[in-house]
Amino acid sequence: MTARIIDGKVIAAELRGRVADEVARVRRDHQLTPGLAVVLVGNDPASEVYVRSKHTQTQAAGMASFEHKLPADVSEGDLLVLIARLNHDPRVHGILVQLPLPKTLHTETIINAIDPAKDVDGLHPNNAGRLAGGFAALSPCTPLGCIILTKSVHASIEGMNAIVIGRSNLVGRPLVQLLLNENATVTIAHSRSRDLAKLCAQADLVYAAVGRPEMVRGDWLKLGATVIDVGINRIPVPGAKPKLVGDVAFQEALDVAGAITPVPGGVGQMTVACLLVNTLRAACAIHGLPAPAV
Ligand SMILES: NC(=O)C1=CN([C@@H]2O[C@H](COP(=O)(O)OP(=O)(O)OC[C@H]3O[C@@H](n4cnc5c(N)ncnc54)[C@H](OP(=O)(O)O)[C@@H]3O)[C@@H](O)[C@H]2O)C=CC1
Ligand SMILES: Nc1nc(=O)c2c([nH]1)NC[C@@H]1CN(c3ccc(C(=O)N[C@@H](CCC(=O)O)C(=O)O)cc3)C=[N+]21
Ligand SMILES: [Mg+2]
Repeated sequence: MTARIIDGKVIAAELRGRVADEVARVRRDHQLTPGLAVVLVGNDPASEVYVRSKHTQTQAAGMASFEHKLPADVSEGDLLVLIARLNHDPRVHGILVQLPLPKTLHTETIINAIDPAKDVDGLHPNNAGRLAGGFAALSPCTPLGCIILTKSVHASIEGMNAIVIGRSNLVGRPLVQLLLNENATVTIAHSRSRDLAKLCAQADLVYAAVGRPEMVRGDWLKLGATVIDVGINRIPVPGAKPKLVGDVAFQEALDVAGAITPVPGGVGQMTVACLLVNTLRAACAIHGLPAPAV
Protein backbone atom coordinates (compact mmCIF):
# COMPACT_ATOMS: atom_id res chain seq x y z
CA MET A 1 0.00 0.00 0.00
CA THR A 2 1.26 3.44 -0.74
CA ALA A 3 -0.32 6.45 0.88
CA ARG A 4 -2.09 9.19 -1.00
CA ILE A 5 -0.04 12.39 -0.70
CA ILE A 6 -2.18 15.30 0.40
CA ASP A 7 -1.15 18.24 -1.78
CA GLY A 8 -1.08 21.29 0.47
CA LYS A 9 0.13 23.49 -2.38
CA VAL A 10 -2.94 22.77 -4.48
CA ILE A 11 -5.43 22.98 -1.60
CA ALA A 12 -3.88 26.22 -0.31
CA ALA A 13 -3.85 27.80 -3.79
CA GLU A 14 -7.53 26.96 -4.20
CA LEU A 15 -8.32 28.52 -0.80
CA ARG A 16 -6.30 31.65 -1.62
CA GLY A 17 -8.25 31.95 -4.87
CA ARG A 18 -11.52 31.95 -2.96
CA VAL A 19 -10.14 34.53 -0.52
CA ALA A 20 -9.07 36.74 -3.45
CA ASP A 21 -12.60 36.55 -4.93
CA GLU A 22 -14.17 37.58 -1.62
CA VAL A 23 -11.62 40.37 -1.14
CA ALA A 24 -12.48 41.70 -4.59
CA ARG A 25 -16.16 41.63 -3.63
CA VAL A 26 -15.76 43.56 -0.33
CA ARG A 27 -13.49 46.08 -2.03
CA ARG A 28 -16.07 46.65 -4.77
CA ASP A 29 -19.26 46.57 -2.70
CA HIS A 30 -18.03 48.03 0.59
CA GLN A 31 -14.87 49.99 -0.29
CA LEU A 32 -13.12 47.82 2.31
CA THR A 33 -9.56 46.59 1.73
CA PRO A 34 -8.61 44.05 4.40
CA GLY A 35 -5.16 44.72 5.85
CA LEU A 36 -2.71 42.51 7.72
CA ALA A 37 0.17 43.74 9.88
CA VAL A 38 2.99 41.35 10.73
CA VAL A 39 5.44 42.20 13.49
CA LEU A 40 8.80 40.45 13.37
CA VAL A 41 11.23 40.99 16.25
CA GLY A 42 14.84 39.98 15.63
CA ASN A 43 15.96 37.78 12.75
CA ASP A 44 15.02 34.15 13.27
CA PRO A 45 15.67 32.60 9.81
CA ALA A 46 12.61 30.29 9.93
CA SER A 47 10.40 33.26 10.77
CA GLU A 48 11.78 35.30 7.88
CA VAL A 49 10.77 32.64 5.33
CA TYR A 50 7.27 32.60 6.70
CA VAL A 51 6.96 36.38 6.87
CA ARG A 52 8.17 36.75 3.27
CA SER A 53 5.64 34.31 1.78
CA LYS A 54 2.89 35.84 3.89
CA HIS A 55 3.69 39.32 2.54
CA THR A 56 3.62 38.17 -1.12
CA GLN A 57 0.45 36.14 -0.73
CA THR A 58 -1.41 38.87 1.18
CA GLN A 59 -0.79 41.30 -1.67
CA ALA A 60 -1.62 38.66 -4.31
CA ALA A 61 -5.03 38.22 -2.63
CA GLY A 62 -5.73 41.95 -2.99
CA MET A 63 -5.20 42.80 0.67
CA ALA A 64 -2.90 45.39 2.22
CA SER A 65 0.23 44.10 3.92
CA PHE A 66 2.16 46.03 6.57
CA GLU A 67 5.48 44.68 7.77
CA HIS A 68 7.15 45.86 10.96
CA LYS A 69 10.67 44.61 11.58
CA LEU A 70 12.08 45.47 14.98
CA PRO A 71 15.56 44.83 16.38
CA ALA A 72 15.97 41.86 18.75
CA ASP A 73 16.74 44.27 21.62
CA VAL A 74 13.54 46.34 21.26
CA SER A 75 12.02 47.23 24.65
CA GLU A 76 8.70 45.79 25.73
CA GLY A 77 7.37 49.35 26.01
CA ASP A 78 8.24 50.18 22.39
CA LEU A 79 6.64 46.96 21.14
CA LEU A 80 3.48 47.71 23.16
CA VAL A 81 3.34 51.20 21.63
CA LEU A 82 3.49 49.68 18.13
CA ILE A 83 0.71 47.21 18.97
CA ALA A 84 -1.47 50.01 20.35
CA ARG A 85 -0.91 51.94 17.12
CA LEU A 86 -1.90 48.90 15.01
CA ASN A 87 -4.96 48.30 17.23
CA HIS A 88 -6.15 51.81 16.36
CA ASP A 89 -5.10 51.86 12.69
CA PRO A 90 -8.27 51.59 10.56
CA ARG A 91 -6.27 50.10 7.63
CA VAL A 92 -5.23 47.14 9.79
CA HIS A 93 -7.70 44.30 10.46
CA GLY A 94 -5.25 41.57 11.39
CA ILE A 95 -2.19 41.71 13.65
CA LEU A 96 0.31 38.85 13.86
CA VAL A 97 3.29 38.99 16.18
CA GLN A 98 5.72 36.35 14.98
CA LEU A 99 6.75 33.85 17.66
CA PRO A 100 9.01 32.98 19.35
CA LEU A 101 9.90 36.41 20.74
CA PRO A 102 13.36 37.12 22.18
CA LYS A 103 13.65 35.93 25.82
CA THR A 104 13.73 39.53 27.10
CA LEU A 105 10.11 40.07 26.04
CA HIS A 106 7.16 38.63 27.93
CA THR A 107 5.08 36.79 25.29
CA GLU A 108 1.91 36.77 27.37
CA THR A 109 2.02 40.56 27.92
CA ILE A 110 2.49 41.16 24.19
CA ILE A 111 -0.27 38.78 23.06
CA ASN A 112 -2.70 40.20 25.63
CA ALA A 113 -2.14 43.70 24.21
CA ILE A 114 -3.50 42.75 20.75
CA ASP A 115 -7.11 43.76 20.10
CA PRO A 116 -8.93 40.37 20.13
CA ALA A 117 -10.94 41.49 17.07
CA LYS A 118 -7.63 41.79 15.13
CA ASP A 119 -5.99 38.69 16.62
CA VAL A 120 -5.70 36.65 13.40
CA ASP A 121 -3.39 34.15 15.17
CA GLY A 122 -6.19 33.31 17.64
CA LEU A 123 -3.73 33.49 20.53
CA HIS A 124 -5.36 36.15 22.70
CA PRO A 125 -7.01 34.49 25.74
CA ASN A 126 -10.34 35.90 24.59
CA ASN A 127 -10.13 33.89 21.34
CA ALA A 128 -8.44 30.83 22.87
CA GLY A 129 -11.16 30.73 25.55
CA ARG A 130 -13.97 31.17 23.03
CA LEU A 131 -12.55 28.33 20.94
CA ALA A 132 -12.25 26.08 24.01
CA GLY A 133 -15.85 26.92 24.91
CA GLY A 134 -17.06 25.95 21.45
CA PHE A 135 -18.04 29.55 20.61
CA ALA A 136 -17.26 31.47 17.41
CA ALA A 137 -13.66 32.71 17.53
CA LEU A 138 -10.68 33.63 15.40
CA SER A 139 -8.83 30.27 15.46
CA PRO A 140 -5.10 29.72 14.99
CA CYS A 141 -4.12 29.32 11.33
CA THR A 142 -2.07 26.12 11.47
CA PRO A 143 -4.81 24.10 13.25
CA LEU A 144 -7.40 25.48 10.80
CA GLY A 145 -5.18 24.32 7.96
CA CYS A 146 -4.85 20.86 9.54
CA ILE A 147 -8.64 20.51 9.65
CA ILE A 148 -9.03 21.56 6.01
CA LEU A 149 -6.36 19.05 4.92
CA THR A 150 -8.06 16.31 6.96
CA LYS A 151 -11.39 17.12 5.35
CA SER A 152 -9.82 16.78 1.90
CA VAL A 153 -9.59 13.07 2.82
CA HIS A 154 -12.59 12.54 5.14
CA ALA A 155 -15.72 14.62 4.63
CA SER A 156 -16.64 13.87 8.26
CA ILE A 157 -14.32 12.93 11.11
CA GLU A 158 -17.11 12.42 13.63
CA GLY A 159 -16.28 9.54 15.96
CA MET A 160 -12.78 9.00 14.55
CA ASN A 161 -9.84 8.48 16.90
CA ALA A 162 -7.39 11.37 16.62
CA ILE A 163 -4.07 11.82 18.36
CA VAL A 164 -2.44 15.24 18.62
CA ILE A 165 1.23 15.04 19.58
CA GLY A 166 2.20 18.43 21.01
CA ARG A 167 0.26 20.83 23.25
CA SER A 168 1.57 24.30 22.38
CA ASN A 169 -0.77 27.30 22.46
CA LEU A 170 0.01 27.92 18.77
CA VAL A 171 -0.70 24.43 17.40
CA GLY A 172 -1.49 21.43 19.61
CA ARG A 173 -4.05 22.87 22.04
CA PRO A 174 -6.18 24.77 19.53
CA LEU A 175 -6.03 21.78 17.15
CA VAL A 176 -7.47 19.61 19.93
CA GLN A 177 -10.35 22.08 20.33
CA LEU A 178 -11.11 22.16 16.59
CA LEU A 179 -11.08 18.34 16.45
CA LEU A 180 -13.46 18.18 19.41
CA ASN A 181 -15.75 20.65 17.66
CA GLU A 182 -15.74 18.18 14.72
CA ASN A 183 -16.78 15.40 17.13
CA ALA A 184 -13.54 13.41 16.90
CA THR A 185 -12.32 11.44 19.93
CA VAL A 186 -9.06 13.14 20.84
CA THR A 187 -5.92 11.94 22.64
CA ILE A 188 -3.42 14.66 23.55
CA ALA A 189 0.22 13.53 23.80
CA HIS A 190 3.28 15.51 24.89
CA SER A 191 6.80 15.11 26.19
CA ARG A 192 5.63 13.29 29.35
CA SER A 193 3.38 10.85 27.52
CA ARG A 194 4.27 7.17 27.82
CA ASP A 195 4.48 4.81 24.85
CA LEU A 196 3.61 7.13 21.99
CA ALA A 197 3.83 4.20 19.57
CA LYS A 198 1.02 2.41 21.38
CA LEU A 199 -1.12 5.57 21.53
CA CYS A 200 -0.63 6.14 17.78
CA ALA A 201 -1.60 2.56 16.95
CA GLN A 202 -5.20 3.40 17.93
CA ALA A 203 -5.43 6.56 15.86
CA ASP A 204 -7.28 7.00 12.56
CA LEU A 205 -5.90 10.57 12.44
CA VAL A 206 -2.36 11.43 13.54
CA TYR A 207 -1.25 15.06 14.00
CA ALA A 208 2.46 15.52 14.72
CA ALA A 209 3.34 18.98 16.09
CA VAL A 210 6.47 18.33 18.10
CA GLY A 211 9.50 19.88 16.43
CA ARG A 212 11.55 16.65 16.43
CA PRO A 213 12.70 15.50 13.00
CA GLU A 214 11.07 12.22 11.89
CA MET A 215 10.15 11.23 15.44
CA VAL A 216 6.93 9.44 14.43
CA ARG A 217 7.95 6.13 12.82
CA GLY A 218 6.08 4.22 10.14
CA ASP A 219 5.54 1.21 12.41
CA TRP A 220 3.73 3.40 15.00
CA LEU A 221 0.86 3.98 12.59
CA LYS A 222 -2.41 2.14 12.17
CA LEU A 223 -2.79 0.77 8.64
CA GLY A 224 -4.59 3.36 6.51
CA ALA A 225 -4.28 6.24 9.02
CA THR A 226 -4.39 9.84 7.84
CA VAL A 227 -1.17 11.60 8.89
CA ILE A 228 -0.91 15.39 9.14
CA ASP A 229 2.70 16.46 9.69
CA VAL A 230 2.97 19.95 11.17
CA GLY A 231 6.69 19.79 11.94
CA ILE A 232 9.14 22.03 10.10
CA ASN A 233 12.68 20.99 10.97
CA ARG A 234 15.72 22.39 9.21
CA ILE A 235 18.48 19.81 8.86
CA PRO A 236 21.89 21.31 8.04
CA VAL A 237 23.46 19.98 4.82
CA PRO A 238 27.18 20.69 4.41
CA GLY A 239 27.76 23.05 1.50
CA ALA A 240 24.06 23.35 0.65
CA LYS A 241 20.95 24.98 2.03
CA PRO A 242 19.27 23.11 4.91
CA LYS A 243 16.84 20.31 4.15
CA LEU A 244 13.29 20.58 5.54
CA VAL A 245 11.84 17.51 7.21
CA GLY A 246 8.70 16.98 9.23
CA ASP A 247 8.05 15.27 12.56
CA VAL A 248 7.07 12.06 10.72
CA ALA A 249 9.43 9.61 8.98
CA PHE A 250 7.79 10.25 5.62
CA GLN A 251 9.25 7.36 3.57
CA GLU A 252 8.36 4.82 6.26
CA ALA A 253 4.89 6.26 6.72
CA LEU A 254 4.15 6.07 2.98
CA ASP A 255 3.92 2.26 3.24
CA VAL A 256 1.44 2.28 6.14
CA ALA A 257 -0.64 5.45 6.05
CA GLY A 258 -3.73 5.92 3.91
CA ALA A 259 -2.90 9.58 3.31
CA ILE A 260 -0.09 11.87 4.44
CA THR A 261 0.99 15.50 4.10
CA PRO A 262 4.51 16.22 2.80
CA VAL A 263 6.99 18.70 4.27
CA PRO A 264 7.38 21.12 2.62
CA GLY A 265 4.19 21.41 0.62
CA GLY A 266 1.70 20.39 3.31
CA VAL A 267 0.57 22.17 6.46
CA GLY A 268 2.90 25.17 6.03
CA GLN A 269 1.13 26.17 2.84
CA MET A 270 -2.22 26.06 4.60
CA THR A 271 -1.01 28.20 7.52
CA VAL A 272 -0.40 31.16 5.24
CA ALA A 273 -3.67 30.65 3.32
CA CYS A 274 -5.64 30.47 6.59
CA LEU A 275 -3.99 33.67 7.76
CA LEU A 276 -5.55 35.36 4.73
CA VAL A 277 -8.92 33.79 5.58
CA ASN A 278 -8.71 35.08 9.16
CA THR A 279 -7.73 38.57 8.01
CA LEU A 280 -10.72 38.70 5.66
CA ARG A 281 -13.01 37.39 8.41
CA ALA A 282 -11.68 39.93 10.91
CA ALA A 283 -12.13 42.81 8.44
CA CYS A 284 -15.75 41.82 7.75
CA ALA A 285 -16.54 41.41 11.47
CA ILE A 286 -14.95 44.77 12.37
CA HIS A 287 -17.07 46.47 9.69
CA GLY A 288 -20.28 44.68 10.66
CA LEU A 289 -20.47 42.80 7.35
CA PRO A 290 -21.74 39.22 7.14
CA ALA A 291 -19.08 36.53 7.48
CA PRO A 292 -17.41 35.88 4.10
CA ALA A 293 -18.15 32.65 2.22
CA VAL A 294 -14.70 31.14 2.79
N1 LIG B 1 3.61 24.09 9.32
C1 LIG B 1 3.34 25.18 10.03
O1 LIG B 1 2.63 26.03 9.58
C2 LIG B 1 3.85 25.31 11.41
C3 LIG B 1 4.82 24.44 11.83
N2 LIG B 1 5.27 24.49 13.11
C4 LIG B 1 6.22 23.45 13.49
O2 LIG B 1 5.52 22.49 14.27
C5 LIG B 1 6.37 21.98 15.28
C6 LIG B 1 5.73 22.25 16.65
O3 LIG B 1 5.60 23.64 16.82
P1 LIG B 1 5.11 24.28 18.22
O4 LIG B 1 3.85 23.63 18.63
O5 LIG B 1 5.18 25.73 18.05
O6 LIG B 1 6.33 23.75 19.16
P2 LIG B 1 6.55 23.84 20.74
O7 LIG B 1 8.00 23.61 20.93
O8 LIG B 1 5.91 25.04 21.29
O9 LIG B 1 5.75 22.57 21.29
C7 LIG B 1 6.23 21.27 21.07
C8 LIG B 1 5.31 20.27 21.75
O10 LIG B 1 5.84 18.96 21.50
C9 LIG B 1 5.97 18.26 22.72
N3 LIG B 1 7.12 17.37 22.67
C10 LIG B 1 8.43 17.70 22.67
N4 LIG B 1 9.20 16.60 22.64
C11 LIG B 1 8.36 15.54 22.64
C12 LIG B 1 8.53 14.14 22.62
N5 LIG B 1 9.76 13.58 22.60
N6 LIG B 1 7.44 13.36 22.61
C13 LIG B 1 6.20 13.88 22.63
N7 LIG B 1 5.97 15.21 22.63
C14 LIG B 1 7.04 16.03 22.65
C15 LIG B 1 6.13 19.31 23.79
O11 LIG B 1 5.70 18.75 25.02
P3 LIG B 1 5.67 19.58 26.42
O12 LIG B 1 4.44 20.44 26.33
O13 LIG B 1 5.57 18.52 27.44
O14 LIG B 1 6.94 20.37 26.45
C16 LIG B 1 5.25 20.44 23.27
O15 LIG B 1 3.92 20.27 23.70
C17 LIG B 1 7.70 22.65 15.05
O16 LIG B 1 8.48 21.81 14.19
C18 LIG B 1 7.36 23.92 14.33
O17 LIG B 1 8.41 24.41 13.53
C19 LIG B 1 4.76 25.38 14.01
C20 LIG B 1 3.80 26.29 13.64
C21 LIG B 1 3.31 26.34 12.29
N1 LIG C 1 2.57 34.15 15.71
C1 LIG C 1 2.95 33.14 14.94
N2 LIG C 1 2.06 32.53 14.12
C2 LIG C 1 2.43 31.50 13.33
O1 LIG C 1 1.61 30.92 12.59
C3 LIG C 1 3.81 31.08 13.35
C4 LIG C 1 4.68 31.74 14.22
N3 LIG C 1 4.23 32.76 15.01
N4 LIG C 1 5.97 31.38 14.30
C5 LIG C 1 6.54 30.34 13.45
C6 LIG C 1 5.50 29.34 13.02
C7 LIG C 1 5.91 28.54 11.80
N5 LIG C 1 4.98 28.90 10.78
C8 LIG C 1 5.07 28.51 9.45
C9 LIG C 1 4.22 29.00 8.48
C10 LIG C 1 4.37 28.65 7.15
C11 LIG C 1 5.36 27.80 6.75
C12 LIG C 1 5.51 27.47 5.31
O2 LIG C 1 5.07 28.19 4.44
N6 LIG C 1 6.15 26.35 4.98
C13 LIG C 1 6.43 25.91 3.62
C14 LIG C 1 7.92 25.83 3.33
C15 LIG C 1 8.70 27.03 3.74
C16 LIG C 1 10.19 26.83 3.48
O3 LIG C 1 10.55 26.44 2.36
O4 LIG C 1 10.97 27.05 4.43
C17 LIG C 1 5.87 24.52 3.41
O5 LIG C 1 5.76 23.78 4.41
O6 LIG C 1 5.61 24.15 2.28
C18 LIG C 1 6.19 27.27 7.70
C19 LIG C 1 6.04 27.61 9.04
C20 LIG C 1 4.06 29.79 11.29
N7 LIG C 1 4.30 30.06 12.56
MG1 LIG D 1 4.44 21.87 5.21
